[in-house]
Amino acid sequence: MTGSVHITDTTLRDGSHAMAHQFTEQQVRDTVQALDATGIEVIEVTHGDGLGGSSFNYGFSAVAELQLVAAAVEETRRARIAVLLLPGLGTVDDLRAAHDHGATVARIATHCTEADVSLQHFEAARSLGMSTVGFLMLSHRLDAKGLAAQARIMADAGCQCVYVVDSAGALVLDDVSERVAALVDELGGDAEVGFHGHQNLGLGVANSVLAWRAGATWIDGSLCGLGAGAGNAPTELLTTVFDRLAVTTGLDVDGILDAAENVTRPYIHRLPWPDRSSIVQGHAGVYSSFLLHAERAAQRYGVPAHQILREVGAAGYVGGQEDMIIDIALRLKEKAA
Ligand SMILES: CC[C@H](O)CC(=O)C(=O)O
Ligand SMILES: [Mn+2]
Repeated sequence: MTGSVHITDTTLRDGSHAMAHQFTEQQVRDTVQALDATGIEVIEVTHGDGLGGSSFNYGFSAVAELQLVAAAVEETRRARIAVLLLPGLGTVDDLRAAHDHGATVARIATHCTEADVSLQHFEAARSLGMSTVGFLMLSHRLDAKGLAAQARIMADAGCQCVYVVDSAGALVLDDVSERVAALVDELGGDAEVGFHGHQNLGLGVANSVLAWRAGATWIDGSLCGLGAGAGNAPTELLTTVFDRLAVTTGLDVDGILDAAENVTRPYIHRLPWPDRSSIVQGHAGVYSSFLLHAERAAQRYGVPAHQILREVGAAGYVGGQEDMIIDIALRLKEKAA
């Protein structure tokens, strides 16, 4: 197998969920420095829920995200710094501020059926001269044809790379190939296709390889898999597996292994892992970032987190409905009593 693939590292954004948004400026600086030295092209730095995510509903950041973005920009020699924005949670003004602080890649994320809420954000990003990426979140909730139609909306709005985002880690092998192939077919040369995997069913890396085989040119990873739910496809594994497949990432394998083991691993208090709750997330199709919210509700109301997550899956909640996890916990508590 030959060819090449681009890797974006999201340790400092998706990993923010697993860190309960408590990244320090020093951790960001150390991580960016180590990643940049490996030759990585894009490093995402934002609150886990994107620009404007620091709030009562999603969890407050320890350090203001623009301060972290600016610190990341200062540490890079080659890599570009990306920010995530969920329309409605973050605004065009937030995007402008991130750009003013040196971010040059805008990743705009919507629920997979709602691409049309991203139009003005892509337009603003392009007029700022930023590279644009679209995130179709909870991609398992839409079939390949439907997802491709949503990708077309993003591409027509100025998105240069549309991602199939397996937010729940629920896509299983062919599910990924079919969706990525449909996007590649729909977009032709108008936009590239990317894949963002989670490890809830242990398939983040395998799914990423299948995404690449189906035509995805950008793959997300995070050091030590640091991310929501059972974490993301680990950047160090993606780099090593693609190297074994003779697919060029442009990354230094030893440098990435070093960054994971010696820079990121020491600051992780709780390593993301496919435990019962996150496996249920993959099985029931629940947004990975709901894990810590469910665990907090479980502790507060004395009901198991995996049961709460099962119910969240049955209710079909999407991102933004974090506060409704409490309703479910209360209902389960009442039922148990
Ligand atoms: C809340 C945004 C979300 O974490 C984006 C993402 O990484 C995903 O949907 O997997
Ligand atoms: Mn994610």
